[in-house]
Amino acid sequence: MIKTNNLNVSAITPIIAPAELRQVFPLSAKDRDFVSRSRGQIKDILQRNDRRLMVVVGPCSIHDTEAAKEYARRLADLSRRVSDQLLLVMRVYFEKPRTTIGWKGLINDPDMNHTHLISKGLGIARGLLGWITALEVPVANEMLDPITPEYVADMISWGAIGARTTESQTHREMASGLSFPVGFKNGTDGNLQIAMDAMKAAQHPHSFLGINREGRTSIIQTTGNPDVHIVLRGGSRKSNYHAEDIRLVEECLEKNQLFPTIMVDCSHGNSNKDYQRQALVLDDIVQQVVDGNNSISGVMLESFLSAGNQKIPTDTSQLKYGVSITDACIDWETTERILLDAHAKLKERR
Ligand SMILES: O=C[C@H](O)[C@H](O)COP(=O)(O)O
Ligand SMILES: C=C(OP(=O)(O)O)C(=O)O
Repeated sequence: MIKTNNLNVSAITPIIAPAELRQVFPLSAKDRDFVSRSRGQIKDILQRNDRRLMVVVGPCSIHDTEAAKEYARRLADLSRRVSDQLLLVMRVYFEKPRTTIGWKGLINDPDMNHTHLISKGLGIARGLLGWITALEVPVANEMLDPITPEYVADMISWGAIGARTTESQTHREMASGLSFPVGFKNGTDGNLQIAMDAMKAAQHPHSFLGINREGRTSIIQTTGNPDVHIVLRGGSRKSNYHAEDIRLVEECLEKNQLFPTIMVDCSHGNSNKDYQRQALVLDDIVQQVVDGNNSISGVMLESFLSAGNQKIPTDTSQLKYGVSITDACIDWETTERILLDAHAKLKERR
């Protein structure tokens, strides 16, 4: 018999439902309260009712929960020292969008060996999110797969839609229903308009296909997400964080009738993919804020325990502890120093 479907599919494996995973890793009333308060603080910063800068900081991707916990503990300590000027939110990214192919993150392949044990990945991710939340560190996540929010979104305080997916209708629809603020990156080529269009689309209600808590295919009807904003990440040819770029983006937001609130990603196109340049970008941004800019509400840094990055070895026991396996990161000592420096400069503001 001639087959006409699933010709390029080798297996379909049903997995645990979101409701079941939530039973295994519940979110306590105290932790729900913390997530809700963190989201409220982020909204206040984005709406410029709170003059602090939000700092989304942490590894490019999570691959080792012990290193992630150590990072979270250090961030919790630093957070207490800078909280009058900076709201630190940890990058806890489990899903990586790839330019072509590569490891797609802890949820997709937790053992980093092409076995793709996605149920295990979801469990590790939810367990770690719960642990970091209990430590009272707010969490930021890239929202890449439209199925995963049902499994983890109750623990997230801020979400990113990446440069490769800002133009995607699926991601705009997903953002319209998320319960927390969402930042849309400009395109990898520097295109701003796709982020403007994305914000307008995500503020609107949508009806689309997704899954419910029981994992059943469902029509998801959203009311629209009012807390969306742009994230400037630079482009393949040019950065977009200098004062003249920020003015241009402010004008563009006004023309598109969008609220003037901007996050700057110090990494990616803005650092020309040289992780050490993130310090210079942060310094420039802080100076703009000190000089009176009021639209810059957040920054993003790719930072881990140790500097640089490493390839995933065939024998994963050979991985260096605390070093990124995706984009290169600044180390903890640099992170602490530049954030304390930013804190000191912002304190001097009138
Ligand atoms: O932030 C991470 C990377 O820049 C992004 O996932 C793309 O990575 P790639 O170009 O190595 O695939
Ligand atoms: C993939 C990322 O960034 P971008 O979408 O800007 O490339 C990221 O922040 O991990």
